Amino acid sequence: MKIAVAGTGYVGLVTGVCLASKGHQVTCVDVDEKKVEIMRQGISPIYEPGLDELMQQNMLRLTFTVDYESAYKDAQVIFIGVGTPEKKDGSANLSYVYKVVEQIAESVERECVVVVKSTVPIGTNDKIETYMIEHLKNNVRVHIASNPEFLAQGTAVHDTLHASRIVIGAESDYAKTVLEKVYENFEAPKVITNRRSAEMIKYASNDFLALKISYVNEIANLCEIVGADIEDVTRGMGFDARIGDKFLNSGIGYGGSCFPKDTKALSWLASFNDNEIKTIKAAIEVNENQKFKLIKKARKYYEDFSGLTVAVLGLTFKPGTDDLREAPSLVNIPIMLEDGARVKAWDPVGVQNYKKIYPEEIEYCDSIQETLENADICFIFTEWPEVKQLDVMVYKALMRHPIILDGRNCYKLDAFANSGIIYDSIGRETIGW
Ligand SMILES: NC(=O)c1ccc[n+]([C@@H]2O[C@H](COP(=O)([O-])OP(=O)(O)OC[C@H]3O[C@@H](n4cnc5c(N)ncnc54)[C@H](O)[C@@H]3O)[C@@H](O)[C@H]2O)c1
Ligand SMILES: O=c1ccn([C@@H]2O[C@H](COP(=O)(O)OP(=O)(O)O[C@H]3O[C@H](CO)[C@@H](O)[C@H](O)[C@H]3O)[C@@H](O)[C@H]2O)c(=O)[nH]1
Repeated sequence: MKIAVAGTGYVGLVTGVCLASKGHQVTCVDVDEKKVEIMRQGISPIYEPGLDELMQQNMLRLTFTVDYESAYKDAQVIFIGVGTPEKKDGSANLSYVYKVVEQIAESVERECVVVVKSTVPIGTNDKIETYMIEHLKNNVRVHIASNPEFLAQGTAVHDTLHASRIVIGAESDYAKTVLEKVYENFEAPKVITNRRSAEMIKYASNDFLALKISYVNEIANLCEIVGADIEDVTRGMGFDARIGDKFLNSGIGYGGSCFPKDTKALSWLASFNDNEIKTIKAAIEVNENQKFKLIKKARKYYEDFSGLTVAVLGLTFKPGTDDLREAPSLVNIPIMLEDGARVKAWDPVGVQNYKKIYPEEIEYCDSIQETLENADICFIFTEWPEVKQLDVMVYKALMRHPIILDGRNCYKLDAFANSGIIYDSIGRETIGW
């Protein structure tokens, strides 16, 4: 089919490339000319494992452009995958989505389906339909459908090609039939429903996962107080199929481009409708506090960070991505810098983006070893495999004071027995103190 995709971020580009790999002819549209230029060379502007390779294999079916008019005018299907960031009041900013809708309304010349893949508040698809009817330049039928995306960064290509489910929210048979055709070569359970339910499935799923993490983090905090071990506790919980063994990792809270904003957006939507979604409000509050958990712990060892050399391992919000959105490092490093610490940091892919925020203030290191050298304390913010695989005696050998504050529980406690290292993690006994 002839498909256009608006937005070439994590969702848009991965969707476009995966659809091309299934035989569709795809035109990816972005407003960022530099990005478009890079993509035309078969290079992904974002770090996402496997994406470059899949792009290169399918370049004959992929076009990249800033010329939205030519991309939308005769497309059978137009996916909208632009950002819906958080506004100051917590609600979703739909201005990027509406800009695309406006561009589609002035461009389309044939009957087509406009598919909203961006995460949008319940009722948005209906509003887009009304806007479309009022603003279409040409006398053609445009169907609006919701098709929320569930990929996670770092595994986006795999999650798209092997989706847990494909949710299609549509009111017209035409839209349903076209979307079923788009996804006919994807093996995944299909949930066909109305648009409002599809929009809600996305928020309800993300917010449930955020709630699960905040719940585990609260249990972890209590484990520390009462002498239980969160790793054993979650292992014991996970055998119950009703609970499941995934998403039970305690840490310094969830970050990323989705959970923080999608919890706030649903909470905002509830209160806008004179309703209160108490569980999600609690998840948000717990997460806000959890982000500062390690910094608070550090005060046990040092009154403040002035004059100290602080080693930071991991800058991104999770491993497998160079994305910094809502990364815990972003709220913790400023505190260290304000105190007057010398901050040395390592991250395998996040440094380039970090330099845009802190070009001078941080010493970026090429290796974990270089980062740890002469450090007085080490913070682990991201569980990169390189960190998890490290022999813990390297901390002892290189640091001036081997104190590790691990926000992602990267190591087993046994590894620190009689090591002379202070190891303070989340929801577990502190070793060496
Ligand atoms: N990132 C994820 O893991 C993920 C997963 C599922 C759903 N989502 C949702 O998908 C949406 C997109 O998220 P993202 O992380 O891919 O965003 P992103 O910020 O990575 O990318 C958005 C892209 O849209 C482009 N853009 C802006 N206006 C445009 C226009 N008028 N025409 C064409 N392109 C335009 C931007 O230049 C940018 O390249 C959001 O609603 C998000 O909540 C994201
Ligand atoms: O047990 C866990 C699992 C995750 N996290 C944290 O939660 C955040 C988000 O992680 P993850 O869900 O793996 O990454 P995202 O790429 O943000 O993906 C989420 O957000 C996307 C955007 O909506 C959805 O499509 C995905 O299904 C959903 O997993 C990260 O900070 C993780 O460190 C934990 O603290 N404990």
